Amino acid sequence: MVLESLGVEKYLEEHIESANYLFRAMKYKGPETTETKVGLRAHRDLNVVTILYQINQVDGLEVQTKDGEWINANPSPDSFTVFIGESFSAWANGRLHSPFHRVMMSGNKARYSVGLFSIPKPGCIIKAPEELVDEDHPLLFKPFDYAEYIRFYHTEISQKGESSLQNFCGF
Ligand SMILES: O=C(O)CCC(=O)C(=O)O
Ligand SMILES: [Fe+2]
Repeated sequence: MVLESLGVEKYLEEHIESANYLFRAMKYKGPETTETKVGLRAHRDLNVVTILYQINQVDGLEVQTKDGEWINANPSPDSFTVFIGESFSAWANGRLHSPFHRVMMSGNKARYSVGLFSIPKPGCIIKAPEELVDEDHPLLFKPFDYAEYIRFYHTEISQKGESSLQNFCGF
């Protein structure tokens, strides 16, 4: 659906074949204070797509809008939250937005969630297709190896400034 909306559905097979999947369950302990504490620090997902499901009714997921405002996701029990990761955003040459999000906790109940993360396979190079690059949309990132980006992300220098991906391979 997303590739179709970008007019590049011919890359669907390539996308499917280039992804591994990681399923993870997460628990965030209640801080046992009325004060709100960080459960998971603000970050952009580095992978391709993340699908989250909140198992219990303890909210806490927040998403940052492009204007910098934090809004509560508060997903209903019959919905999933989908995040575009930086890899997909870079592949789409910035046409898809990878938002900052975080988990903020208060009270004494634990929050449980599960996530399915699609991750580029080892050796996979992320490169925007030519259809998404033109005079009005110049290439934003040099083609990059996902595993190398992960290594860079965990260095101190990557965290300086607005975007680690920009620091790693931005023009
Ligand atoms: O547990 C959640 O709702 C968010 C998890 C998350 O953002 C992540 O694991 O990247
Ligand atoms: Fe995340």
